[in-house]
Amino acid sequence: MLTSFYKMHGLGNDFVIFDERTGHLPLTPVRIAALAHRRRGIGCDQLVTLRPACAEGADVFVRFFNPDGSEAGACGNASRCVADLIWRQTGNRTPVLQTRAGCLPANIAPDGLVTVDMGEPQTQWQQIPLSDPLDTLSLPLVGSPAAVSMGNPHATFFVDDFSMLSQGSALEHDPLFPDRANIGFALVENPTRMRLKVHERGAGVTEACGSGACAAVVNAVRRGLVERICEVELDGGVLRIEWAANNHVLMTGSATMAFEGTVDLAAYAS
Ligand SMILES: N[C@@H](CCC[C@H](N)C(=O)O)C(=O)O
Repeated sequence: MLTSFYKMHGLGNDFVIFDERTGHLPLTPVRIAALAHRRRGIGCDQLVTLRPACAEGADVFVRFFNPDGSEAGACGNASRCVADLIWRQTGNRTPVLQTRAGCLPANIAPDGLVTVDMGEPQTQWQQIPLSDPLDTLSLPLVGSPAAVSMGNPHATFFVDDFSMLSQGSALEHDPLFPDRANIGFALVENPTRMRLKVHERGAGVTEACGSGACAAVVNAVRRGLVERICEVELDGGVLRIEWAANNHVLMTGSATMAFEGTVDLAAYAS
């Protein structure tokens, strides 16, 4: 039996989206990893599932899975894609996405750009989480990164070049991060613009990481490096991030439908 899916991307961070609103699909971690495989599966940075929302006011319950089969509490680029998809399906330009990190209101502007309210950053060591009660503004690692949770764990290194990118995997697995972490390398160009590369937990280096961009701006503001509205240039394109006065982080950027397809889930090991 064939199952439909959508293939979308946000600045080259690409997603396979399965709609489970009319019935659960047999998506085990092993099968998710097989489907996400770049050569043996459909291939994606994250696999996303949609279920009926159970929170009041929410339109859809969204879950995010990395290509290693692990689940993530948040994914900024996929959130924009799902908001765009809901708009295309229903005409609702202000869908609310229920996620494990809370309900995220979205807005699709007339020019097609999608803004998602990614919620409040969490800066306490237990919230990220870290292994020990440490100062999250300056962790005891070479390069002294800052840590924050945007619903998923992030550490941001402020760098002059991207030569540390190859250390991303080792840093993701550093014992300081009991749930592992997404590792960002931010090069601040001026108070309203930075370049960012992210080694994503469970996925490796991607063309863009939305929650990583939010984390980088939050950490840069905490360090006094940028203003609260900042453009983040990733390999796949630019996101506008605003850490608003109400403490919520607003992320704006594109969301693109690549294609729709069908797949025989039973052909992938579970
Ligand atoms: N691509 C994402 C983040 C996906 C989840 C991440 N790898 C994690 O494990 O937390 C984004 O755009 O935010």
